[in-house]
Amino acid sequence: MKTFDELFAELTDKAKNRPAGSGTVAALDAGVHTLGKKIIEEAGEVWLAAEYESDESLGEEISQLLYWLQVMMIKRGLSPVDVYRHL
Ligand SMILES: N=c1c2ncn([C@@H]3O[C@H](COP(=O)(O)OP(=O)(O)OP(=O)(O)O)[C@@H](O)[C@H]3O)c2ncn1[C@@H]1O[C@H](COP(=O)(O)O)[C@@H](O)[C@H]1O
Repeated sequence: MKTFDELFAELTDKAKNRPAGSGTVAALDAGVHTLGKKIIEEAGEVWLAAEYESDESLGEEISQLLYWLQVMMIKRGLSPVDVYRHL
C-alpha cells in the first residue's frame, strides 16, 4: 500500500532512472496521446465499477485511474503541488 505522494515519488524516480521492464517508462515513451486514451479508458472502468461492482473493485479501478493521471502529470512536468493548489 502507498499514498498518492509516495506513488508519485516512485514514478518520478522511474522516469529519471528508466529501469528495464518498467511499464511506466514504456507508458511515458508512448506519449501524451496514448496516455490520454488510457485515462479515458480507466475513467470508464471507474464509472462501470461504481454502477455495477463491489467497493473493492471500485477502489482498485480508482487506484488505476490515479496511476495514469500521475503518469500524465510526469509526462507534462507537473508536480502534485500544481494540482493541489486548485483543490
Ligand atoms: N499502480 C500502478 C498501476 N495501476 C495501473 N497500472 C497499469 O494500468 C493497467 C490497468 O490494468 P487494466 O486491467 O485496466 O488494463 P489491462 O487491460 O490489464 O492492461 P493493458 O493491456 O491496458 O495494459 C495495468 O495493467 C498496469 O499496466 C499500474 N502500473 C503500475 N503501478 C505501480 O507503479 C509503480 C511502477 O510500476 P512499473 O513502472 O511497472 O515498475 C509500481 O509501484 C506499480 O505497482
